[in-house]
Amino acid sequence: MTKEKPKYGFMSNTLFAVSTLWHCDRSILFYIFGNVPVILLLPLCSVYLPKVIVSAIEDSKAPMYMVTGVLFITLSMLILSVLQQFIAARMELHHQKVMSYMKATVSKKAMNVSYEVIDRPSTQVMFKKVFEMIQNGEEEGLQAMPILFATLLGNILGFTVYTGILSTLNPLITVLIIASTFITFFVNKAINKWVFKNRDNWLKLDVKLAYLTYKSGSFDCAKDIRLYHMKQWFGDVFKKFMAKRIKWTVTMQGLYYLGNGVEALFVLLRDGFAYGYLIYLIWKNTISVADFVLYFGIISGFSSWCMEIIKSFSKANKINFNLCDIRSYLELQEDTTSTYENKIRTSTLDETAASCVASNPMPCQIELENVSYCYEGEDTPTLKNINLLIKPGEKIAVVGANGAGKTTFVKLVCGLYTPTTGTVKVNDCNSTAYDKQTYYNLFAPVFQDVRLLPMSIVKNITLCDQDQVDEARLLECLSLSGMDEVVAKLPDGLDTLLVRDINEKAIQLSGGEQQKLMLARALYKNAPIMILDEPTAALDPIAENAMYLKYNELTAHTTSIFISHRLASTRFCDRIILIENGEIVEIGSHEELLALGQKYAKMFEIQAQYYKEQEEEDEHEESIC
Ligand SMILES: Nc1ncnc2c1ncn2[C@@H]1O[C@H](COP(=O)(O)OP(=O)(O)OP(=O)(O)O)[C@@H](O)[C@H]1O
Repeated sequence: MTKEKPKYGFMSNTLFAVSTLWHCDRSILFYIFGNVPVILLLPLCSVYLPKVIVSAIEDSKAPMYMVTGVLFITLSMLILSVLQQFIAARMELHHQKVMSYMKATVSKKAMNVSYEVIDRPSTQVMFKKVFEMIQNGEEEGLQAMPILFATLLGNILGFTVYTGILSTLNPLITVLIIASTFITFFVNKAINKWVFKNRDNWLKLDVKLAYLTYKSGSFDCAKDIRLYHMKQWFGDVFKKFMAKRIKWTVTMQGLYYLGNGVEALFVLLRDGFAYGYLIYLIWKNTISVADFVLYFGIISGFSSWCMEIIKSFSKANKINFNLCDIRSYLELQEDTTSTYENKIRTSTLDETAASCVASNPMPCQIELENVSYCYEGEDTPTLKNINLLIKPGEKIAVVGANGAGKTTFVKLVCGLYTPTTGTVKVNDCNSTAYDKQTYYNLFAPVFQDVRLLPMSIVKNITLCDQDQVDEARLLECLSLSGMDEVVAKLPDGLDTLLVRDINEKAIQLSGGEQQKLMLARALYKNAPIMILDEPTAALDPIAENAMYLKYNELTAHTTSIFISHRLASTRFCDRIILIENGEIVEIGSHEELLALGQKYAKMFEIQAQYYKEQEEEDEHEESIC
C-alpha cells in the first residue's frame, strides 16, 4: 500500500487533516496553534534571564534594575508555563475526542466496505495500520499534521530570532550549525525511508501475532487447543513469528542507534567548536561575560531550532504517508454506489432496479449469464462460465464436492462478490444496478459459519427493538425453525443473553441450536430469496428430518437455493445443479439426474448404499434385542 511516492500531495493531505479536524473538533486547532507563542518565547526567556542577571552585576546596576528585569522574565516564564500546561491538558482531552471520532469513522467504513474488499488479507493489514495511527493520532494521525505546522512555525520564528542574534557574533558559526544539522537530518531521513519501505513486513507479522494471541485465549478455539494438543503449535508458531518480528525490531533499532550516534557526533563537533570560539572571544575580551552567557544559550538553542525544523520536514514525510494510508482506507470501495461508473447512471439504474423489485416483489427470478469468478491473487477462476435461470419460486439444490465452488456461487448470487465476468440478474435487472442495501434486502441467507451477537435471542433473530417486533411472525419463525423448543427450556426464554465473551450471564447454545437460531433469523427477515448453505449440518436426525418435512413451508413464497452434501435432502427441490471444479456439470430434477446415470447418480448411489447399510445394521440390532 505504501509506495515510495505518496498517493496524495502534502497540501492535499494537510487540507484533508484540517478539514476533518474542523468537522470533528475544531477547538483542537486553536489549542494547537495557541502553543506557537509558548514554543518561541519560553526558551527565549530562559536564555535572557542569566544575561540580565550577569549584565546587572557586571555593569553594577542598581538592585531595582536587576529585580525588575528578573521579575518580568520569571513572571513571563510562569505565565507561559501555565499556558503550556493548560494547552497540554486540553489537548489530551481533545485528542481523545478526535480518536473516538476517527475510530467510529474507521469502524463504520469497515462495515460499509464491500465484502470482497474486507475479505482480502491486504485490507486487514491496512485496517490494523490505520487503527494504530488513529490510536496515536497526535504523533502519527490527523492531529500530527497541524501540530507539525504549529511546531514548525514556532521553530522558524525561533530560528529567525536566534539567527538575528547570532549574526552579531560570527556568521560562520551559523553556517556551521546549519550544515551539521543538515547532515544529521539526511542520515535520519535515509533511516526513515527504510522504515517506511519495510514496515508492511512487520505489520503483517503483527497481524499474525495478534491473531494467535486472540485465538489462544478465545472460547471458540479452547476445545481444539486442549484436545488436539494445539498448545505446542500455538507456542511454536508464536515463537517463529516473534523471532522474525524481533529481527525487524533489532534491525530498526540498530539503524536508529546509528542515526542517534551520527547526531551525537555532530552535536559534539559543532558545540565544541562554537563554545571554543566563545571562550576564545571572552579570553580576548572581545565580548562581555553577559554576552558570553547569552551566546552560550543562543548557540545551544539555535542548534535545537535547526534540528527541530529539519526533523519537522522528515516527520512531515512520515505523516504525509500516514495520511495517504488513512485516506486510501477511507476511500476503499463501498457497498453502496461506488461500483457504478457515475451517479447519474446509478440513480437511473436504481430506479429501474427498484421498479423491478416493486413490480414483482415475491418471489424473485435469478439469472446468471456467463458468470465467472476469480479470487484476488488466484490464477484460475473458482467459478467458470455459469449460465443458469432460476424461475420465481423455484427451489434449487446445489451439490458438489468440497471446494467445488458452491459457497462462492451463493456469495455471488447474494451480491457479496461481483462477478469477474458475466452478470447476475434478479427480476431481469443486473445485480450491480441495485442499491446494495436494496439488493441485500432480497436475500435471507443461512451460512455455514454462525456468528451470534452479544444480545438477547429475540434481538439476534429480529435484529430490531422490542417495540418493533412482529410477534406473530416471530412465533411462526420460532416454530418453523424448531427454535421454540430451545427457547422453552431457557428460564429467561427469548430474553436469554448470548455470547459469553461479552455477557457474563450469557448462555452457550449448542451448534444445532445456533443453526436453528440462524434459520429463525432468516425466516424472520421474510425476504423473497432464501439461501440455505448446509443449514442442517449441525442438526440431529429428528431436527433434520423435521426441517426437510417443513421445507416447502419454510420456503413458501420464496425462491430458494439449498446447499447440501446429503443428497437425500435434495429430493424435495425442483432442480438440482451439480458443480464440479467451478462448472455446472449436471442439472435437472432428482429423478432426471438419477436417470442420467452420471456423477449425481453415482454420488447418490454411494450415499444411499451407506443409508441402506445403516438401516440393515439397525434392523439386525433390533432383531438381536
Ligand atoms: N476468500 C477466498 N479467497 C481465495 N480462495 C477462496 C476463498 N474462499 C474460497 N476460496 C476457494 O474457492 C474454492 C471454492 O470454495 P467454496 O467455499 O465456494 O467451496 P464449496 O463448494 O462451498 O466447499 P464446501 O463444500 O467445502 O463448503 C476453494 O478452492 C476455496 O479454497
